[in-house]
Amino acid sequence: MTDIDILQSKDIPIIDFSLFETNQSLCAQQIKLACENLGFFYLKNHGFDEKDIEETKLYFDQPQEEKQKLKINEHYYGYIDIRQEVLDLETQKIGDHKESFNFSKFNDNDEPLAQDLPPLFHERKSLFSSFSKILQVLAIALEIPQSEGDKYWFESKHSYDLKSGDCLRVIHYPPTVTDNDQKDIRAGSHSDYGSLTVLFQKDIGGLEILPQNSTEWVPVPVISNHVVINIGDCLQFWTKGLFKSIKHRVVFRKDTRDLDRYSIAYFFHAGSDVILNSIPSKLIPQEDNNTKYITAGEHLQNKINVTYQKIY
Ligand SMILES: O=C(O)CCC(=O)C(=O)O
Ligand SMILES: [Fe+2]
Repeated sequence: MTDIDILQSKDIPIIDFSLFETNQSLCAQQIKLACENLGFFYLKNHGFDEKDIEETKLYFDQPQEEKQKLKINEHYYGYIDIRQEVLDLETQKIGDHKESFNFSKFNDNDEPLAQDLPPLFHERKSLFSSFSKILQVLAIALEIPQSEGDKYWFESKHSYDLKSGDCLRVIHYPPTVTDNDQKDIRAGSHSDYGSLTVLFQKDIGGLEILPQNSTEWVPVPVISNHVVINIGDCLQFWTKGLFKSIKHRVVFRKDTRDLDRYSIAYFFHAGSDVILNSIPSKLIPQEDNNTKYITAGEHLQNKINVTYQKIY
């Protein structure tokens, strides 16, 4: 079965990212199809370094007082405690059974950070500059005209000189503490509100997705050396719904509910001012029947307000 066959099946597609070097247009074609169908796919041969997951265990093992020293700030960077975040406000009675730490954007040139970092992460350098390839491949897939930035269109919206909500999040899901795991959840059902998410999972599964027009949750098993990519709401807006931003959650699975789970997510979030004022002409939404179109920027801001109102 070729990769394209896989894309057409119900399974979550696996795309070989070494194609970016050898055949960019085929790579773009495969990624476009995956974004249109499910909005979730795996990348293999991605070149990202996954060793950081081990390091995050050391961070979460620290005493609570240590972690609380840098609790989440007004820019949403810092430590978020267990139960402090509620991803599914409609159905969750208690917050997510997870703790996490949000990093602001950083790079190899020691750019100033919008936050203080815990000592354990001081030596941390960006391993994520290669993410820009993913943004390039999306612009190629959408054929953004040369006059508007061509393959650099998305990347330029996330550049260092622009205000942006890009965020690296390390997450720890402790073992369950309740007998009835139906009521408790590691991460409630939600769609991501940024442009695109790169997710590293390791060893312990539990991530599930709800494909569009479906009522059945589909597991996203951990495949070693594969990262999971998913489209966020912003890209769904930018592409007028062509790319899908779908609901996902992390559940307590029977076989792993007594184990710790660690994951790392990199969320691309262009700043809302950038999103409001810049949609490539090819993607400008058509206003039909006087329906008011909510811009991606407005949507993003609303969703951030709702998610974080519990914290402040
Ligand atoms: O930890 C995971 O596998 C998923 C996390 C997630 O969906 C999120 O933080 O938005
Ligand atoms: Fe998510």
